[in-house]
Amino acid sequence: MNHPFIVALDFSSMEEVKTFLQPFQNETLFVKVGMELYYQEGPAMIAYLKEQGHQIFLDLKLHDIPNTVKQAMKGLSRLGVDLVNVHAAGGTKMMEAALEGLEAGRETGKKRPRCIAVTQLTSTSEQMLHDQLLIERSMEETVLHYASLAKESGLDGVVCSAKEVPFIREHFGEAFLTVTPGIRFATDEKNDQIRVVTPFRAKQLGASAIVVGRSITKAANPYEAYQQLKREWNGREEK
Ligand SMILES: O=C(O)c1cc(=O)[nH]c(=O)n1[C@@H]1O[C@H](COP(=O)(O)O)[C@@H](O)[C@H]1O
Repeated sequence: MNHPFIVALDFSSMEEVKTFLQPFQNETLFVKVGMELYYQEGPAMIAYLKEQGHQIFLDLKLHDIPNTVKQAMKGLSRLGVDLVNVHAAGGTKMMEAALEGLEAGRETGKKRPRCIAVTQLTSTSEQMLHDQLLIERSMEETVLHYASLAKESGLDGVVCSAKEVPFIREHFGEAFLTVTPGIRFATDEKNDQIRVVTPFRAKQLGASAIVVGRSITKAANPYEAYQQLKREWNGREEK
């Protein structure tokens, strides 16, 4: 991806976002707006971030019947964001419907937003897969299978842990996006994440992009944490 660092703006108001972005005035960012922020501030938040020149991943993880997802995606496509996502667990018909909706709502003369599918959340462990979701296969096999459904449906890539990137690359090639959250610096708390990787290691494993929230947003100096992220991605792990 032309911009491999996606900053998760997990805030609940536009004011908090503006305060957070202040030190970044000279940087063009790729930001992620998720459920917390979008459900409070809606399309106005997207319009503001676009005005500031940032690229936007609208992470609402759609998962519903195909028609509902299609109609929802049609509306989201009109916002002119760069990237959206669905849960691969919704199946191929749902993912195809998502693409139809995005195509139907796209701005004239512009490409539709790219669409990726969440394989297994980075907060899910292999134990949870077996005990709670009753999936008997390994995490790797499960992620690969969900990625194959996404590929078959025509999606642009997947959300997975960087741990699973090498074998997704092996099967689906370089052009199929692997967007990887669950990123932590070596000294950070994992919090609720399970399949965690450092920015340095994510690059080594071949991730197309990393999604980073709390390691930046909760850092004592978010601007400096963002610079550290870039340094690690470019080859220097910091302990
Ligand atoms: O789709 C996502 O962005 C996503 C998928 C996933 O499997 N795991 C995951 O953490 N995310 C998102 O990535 C961000 C990670 O935030 P931090 O754990 O604070 O870095 C959050 O906004 C999550 O909603």
